Amino acid sequence: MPVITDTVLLTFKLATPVIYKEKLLGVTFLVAVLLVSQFRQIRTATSFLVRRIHGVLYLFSGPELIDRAYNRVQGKPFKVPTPSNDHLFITSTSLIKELINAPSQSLSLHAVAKEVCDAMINTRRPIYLTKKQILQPNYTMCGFEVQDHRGIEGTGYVRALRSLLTSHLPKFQPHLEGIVKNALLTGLRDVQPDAQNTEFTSAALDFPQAVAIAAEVLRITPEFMRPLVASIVTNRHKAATTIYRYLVPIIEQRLVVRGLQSNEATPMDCMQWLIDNSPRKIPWTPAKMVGEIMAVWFGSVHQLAMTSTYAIQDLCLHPEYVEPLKIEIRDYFHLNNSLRDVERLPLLDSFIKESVRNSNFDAITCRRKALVPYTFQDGSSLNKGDWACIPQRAMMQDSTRYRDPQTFDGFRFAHDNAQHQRHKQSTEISGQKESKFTDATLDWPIWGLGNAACPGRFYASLVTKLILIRVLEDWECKLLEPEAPRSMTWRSSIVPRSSTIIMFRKKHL
Ligand code: HEM
Repeated sequence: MPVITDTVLLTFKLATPVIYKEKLLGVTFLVAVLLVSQFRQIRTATSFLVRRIHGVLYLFSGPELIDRAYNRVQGKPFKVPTPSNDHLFITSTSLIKELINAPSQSLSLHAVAKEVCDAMINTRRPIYLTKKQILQPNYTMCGFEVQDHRGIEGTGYVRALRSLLTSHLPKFQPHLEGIVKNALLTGLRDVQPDAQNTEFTSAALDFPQAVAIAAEVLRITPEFMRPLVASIVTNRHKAATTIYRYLVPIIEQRLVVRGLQSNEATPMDCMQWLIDNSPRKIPWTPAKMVGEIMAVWFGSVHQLAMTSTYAIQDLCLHPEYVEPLKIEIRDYFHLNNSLRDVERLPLLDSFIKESVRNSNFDAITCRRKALVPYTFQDGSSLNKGDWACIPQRAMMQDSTRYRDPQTFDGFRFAHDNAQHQRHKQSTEISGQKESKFTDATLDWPIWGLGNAACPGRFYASLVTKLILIRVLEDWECKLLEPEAPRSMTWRSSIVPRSSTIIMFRKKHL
């Protein structure tokens, strides 16, 4: 019996690996079947994960990812994932034209602004609470930008800004020159020469910074914590509350005398233009008007500041341009008995343009959000919520568009213009016709394009030029560490580092 037992045992022992093997085969088979049946889900999950990882990478290396993709596809549209949506990049003339001519109910600039500003809505909540009578709960700080598709009521002011601000620039210029001079003299501590109100000025300066930081923090903050986080990040909305406190009574007072004053007595500033162009049928509240002002203020500060900063740094890095620029200013800007006209300074215009081309502060421009799924003529498609944009930095660094694009050539645009005037053929796309810093063209899309092109660009150009003129005339400047990195990236922005130190020494005139 033991033999039999032994045999059974032996057989069992011998069979065990076979049984295991069969079990293993069975399990493997089952897993395989499961995997195959779940393949689509796994593939979706994997691609979701990869997209998320790419999206997070975009936060830290957006411009590099865009540039790399641009170089890979050679002129074709391409997509870059971001944490919240996909960006479709287009570069061909026909697609760009389609982008800017698409109805705003399909592709909208203001929906892009709304996406950014939505985070800011949370920053306002405590202001609603403290100023309920003034600020309606449905009021949005971003004013005109916050509707997805900007209605007729919102466009009047931007139109007014475009025409009135631009036409008043010669009148404003002496005052702007005074502000720039004083700001430089006081090490940027006093930007208001007559120092009427330092509390308001510092709130106005703090506001764009506070909102930009809050908007980014809130994008990654869970919904329920947003009011608290917004309050912490904005120091209990200090800057915004101060601005409202000062501007609302001024607007209220101006509304009382609306239409009763003579032209001479009517103030000449952006607030007045806003009042004059606000709807009369369903009037805006003073708070809504202040929101509009703050939205324009917010939009006008960062890009202008970055443009001027990089231009001053470029003066330090390329001192060979200082002398020719100074000569041009002396000969054409200070001409006796003539208007101090920055339009007479083609070398300065070219230098600033090259500075923007070379150290572009934003890798993308002309953002439009798809409010509905959208398919371009070439078949490139956008899902609802995705953005279409132009990869301006990559295009400006493209050797098929610009000769020797990695080299800083401060007068490249002036030379091309001169060449154009001499009716010579240029090989550069940007040199085919005379160009200016304020152009809003397919070759120079930094201001956006079409009807939405930046209405503040003539003002921005004037201020940047006045800053450079003052620096060139009164100051010697150099970078403390010329080799150190000058910028850092966040999403598509290429922001000047606050650690970069420029040393200014006043010239003895
Ligand atoms: C260097 C400085 C500036 C740059 C590069 C710049 C660039 C832009 C761009 C790219 C757009 C979007 C246009 C589009 O996508 O088609 C825009 C819109 C706008 N910009 Fe500027 N901007 C600058 C300064 C200013 C200033 C100083 C102001 C105000 C005085 C201003 C007011 C606006 C407004 C109100 C809009 C919205 C236009 C609309 O709603 O139709 N910008 N800007």
